[in-house]
Amino acid sequence: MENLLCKGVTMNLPKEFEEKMKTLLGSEYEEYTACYDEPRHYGLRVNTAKISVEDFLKIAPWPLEPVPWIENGFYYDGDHIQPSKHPYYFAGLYYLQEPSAMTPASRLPVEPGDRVLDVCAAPGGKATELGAKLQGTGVLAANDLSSSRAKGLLKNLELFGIGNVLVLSEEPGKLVSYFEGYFDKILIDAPCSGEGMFRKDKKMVKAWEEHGPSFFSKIQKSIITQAAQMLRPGGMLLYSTCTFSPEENEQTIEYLLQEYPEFQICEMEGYEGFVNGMPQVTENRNDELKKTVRIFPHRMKGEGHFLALLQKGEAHPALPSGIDTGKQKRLPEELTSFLSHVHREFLPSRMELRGDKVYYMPAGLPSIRGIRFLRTGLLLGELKKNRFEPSQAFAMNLKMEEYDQILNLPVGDERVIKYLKGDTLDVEDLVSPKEKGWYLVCVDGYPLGFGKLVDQMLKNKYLPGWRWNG
Ligand SMILES: C[S@@+](CC[C@H](N)C(=O)[O-])C[C@H]1O[C@@H](n2cnc3c(N)ncnc32)[C@H](O)[C@@H]1O
Repeated sequence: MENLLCKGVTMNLPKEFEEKMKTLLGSEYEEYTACYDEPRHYGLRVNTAKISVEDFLKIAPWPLEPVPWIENGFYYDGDHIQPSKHPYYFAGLYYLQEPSAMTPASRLPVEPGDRVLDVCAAPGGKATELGAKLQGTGVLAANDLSSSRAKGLLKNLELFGIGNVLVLSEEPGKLVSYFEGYFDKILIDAPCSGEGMFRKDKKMVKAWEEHGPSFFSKIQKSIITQAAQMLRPGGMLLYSTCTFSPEENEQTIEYLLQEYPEFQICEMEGYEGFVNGMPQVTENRNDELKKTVRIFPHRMKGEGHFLALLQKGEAHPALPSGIDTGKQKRLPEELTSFLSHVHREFLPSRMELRGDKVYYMPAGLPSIRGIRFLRTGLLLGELKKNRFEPSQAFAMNLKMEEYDQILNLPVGDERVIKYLKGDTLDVEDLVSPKEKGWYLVCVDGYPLGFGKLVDQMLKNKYLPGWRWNG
């Protein structure tokens, strides 16, 4: 073990890891180890499904510095500010993410209307961006084998207002029989040995000693070949890891190309700090591997990553997007009455009632009977004894302009935090005595959740599990 001083903390790096890094980096090795002395970088990514970057910068309460290779990414001073403790975070206006980790979703060219799969999605760092790029169209299937981690994924997608989702928790191998050739775009942010995160998180070194590159390489080969089968001809796949080991990176791509020769590696939008992938660390030394990208922390302000963008066969037009059966359903009166306040068209054929719950489904889904899932579609709310209670997810999915009973509070109003803490609000100054019903509470124009107005008091309907504590 070599001791490296990292922000005054001693870092113990495994000898085997160091030797491999020396081979990989050659004369740059010293520069790489020197960066362990530098502070980690904190990043924030704007949710462009809710707010443009330009508008966010007008209201951002702290100084932000652009992440130069990410359009909607910014650095913030994480040693002094806590953006997770701000009402805008609760409005889903941004996601906090290490800057290099913003790269994979930014380099997969998702278009509105696409069918997108994120195979290893929890807690949603990439899925939230893929969902934002879909702008409420198409479908995002976000999967993670770990059902406990998938719960956090669901929360983050709901907070981001992403409604056209499936949140699944399955072995990718099982998904193949349901989704063969179905997806236009697939992201695999693979489970990996995490070498690129050693600086950010010292626990990763210990985890590496338990499960190193050869353990993960087998899993990655299996996931990437299963994902390959779920991609339509002409579809695109982005594979990423946060590790340096060739077994988990170039060699995984080499394996995919052997198993599925119809795949080709694509150039992705570049950045001066990116380093070309390294054919020399593979058996066949395929020069095309130079199109893959390595991110090294001594070359740019972010942690270590690897990315490869691939296309299955030749570019090919997308399959027709989901077709609605047009089957008309009679919706419960209490639901239609609530929806009369919402200025958006809902197709009755996409409404699904399961028990008391009402969902709005993405169009044209295949049957997923037998797959473990946490959510399919947007949970609109629940039918309860002749009334409809809208959900937290529905509130987050709405734009303020789409609902006709609004309580829009400025961020400095103390009722914003009170609302987020679950308190009843006195809103006498904002509504007349005769007004009543479901109100959408917003901060500076961005929804936070619902409340029910009675006698100028707002009963709090913010989801208890999401409350602001502290
Ligand atoms: C690098 S993390 C994903 C991080 C996530 N993409 C993000 O940006 O927030 C890898 C994830 O893969 C999941 N995982 C591990 N083995 C898996 C498998 N065989 N299939 C699907 N997911 C798996 C883990 O539970 C973990 O959440």
